[in-house]
Amino acid sequence: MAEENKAFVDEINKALAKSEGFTLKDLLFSYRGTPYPVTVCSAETFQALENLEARRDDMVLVSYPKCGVNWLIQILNDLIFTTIQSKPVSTELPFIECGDPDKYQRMKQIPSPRILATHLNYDFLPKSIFKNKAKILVLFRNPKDTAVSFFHFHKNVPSVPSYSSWDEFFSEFMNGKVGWGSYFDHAVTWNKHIDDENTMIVIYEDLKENLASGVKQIAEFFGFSPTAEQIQSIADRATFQAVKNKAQETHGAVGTVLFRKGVVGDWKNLFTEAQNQEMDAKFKVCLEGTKLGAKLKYDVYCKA
Ligand SMILES: Nc1ncnc2c1ncn2[C@@H]1O[C@H](COP(=O)(O)OS(=O)(=O)O)[C@@H](OP(=O)(O)O)[C@H]1O
Repeated sequence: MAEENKAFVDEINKALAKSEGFTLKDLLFSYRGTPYPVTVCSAETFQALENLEARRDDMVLVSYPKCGVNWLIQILNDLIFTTIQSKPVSTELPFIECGDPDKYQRMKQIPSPRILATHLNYDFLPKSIFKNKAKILVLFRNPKDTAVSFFHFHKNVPSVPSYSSWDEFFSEFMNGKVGWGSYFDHAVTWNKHIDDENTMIVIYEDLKENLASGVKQIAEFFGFSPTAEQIQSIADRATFQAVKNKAQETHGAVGTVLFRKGVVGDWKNLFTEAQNQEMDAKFKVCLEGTKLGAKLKYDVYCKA
């Protein structure tokens, strides 16, 4: 394993080890009204985050948990390496809100372009991201598969406490009582900013449908100019199978859990009819008729 990978994997393992022995009841704490896992987030870090000095060439990646951000990180790292030959050097946990409050000092040493990933909702992003006009790529995935992926993450990572059943998880997910809060609050807020300057939305299912086209759009958005051949190679290296094959090397033991199945429609294996109806109704209230709602193609990906 390369030296920088090893340090990064050590960081992930350290963060996961902190979950050891936690019950679900103690896992979440509330910060400004949103639940976060105490194992990777703290009030001190959130306060320090407000002073993060974003750079104009930072690449901000926003996603609700389990929408596929590790996939996008892989694509961006590859784009950076392929086009400007710069290797990722950061060994920090990729999510800006996770870790110790001193990480923002250390992050000053990371050369540009930095990838700043986050699961935070719009209102909680550090203000310098907007002030310094960093580009923000916002990733969404259909809510049913997102919920199923989230459930399996709890179930399959040994150190993270599991829910007693899918039904229990579903109910907490719908009530926004899971890490990083409600998918729907997140989506409703981001929908208001969908046309903001320096912001682009990318949809998991669209990437699955045509990865090379997604890589091209992402490259253009961040101002990279890969050749058609380079775009194809980046897409080939970012297929689910390709990233899963390298998961152990890139993410250590949790890699095989993180890159679990990578499909569209896995929700059909878990959702009951009543749960389908409940989520369909929630989608209708929150997102039907909105720009983000249209992009999510709910009727295509979330109806049986
Ligand atoms: N290359 C590729 N292709 C398709 N799908 C992929 C890919 N890489 C990651 N994934 C899937 O993304 C899900 C994990 O989401 P995140 O990376 O956002 O997880 S996390 O919130 O950071 O824990 C998780 O979804 P599920 O498989 O449904 O659980 C991953 O498998």
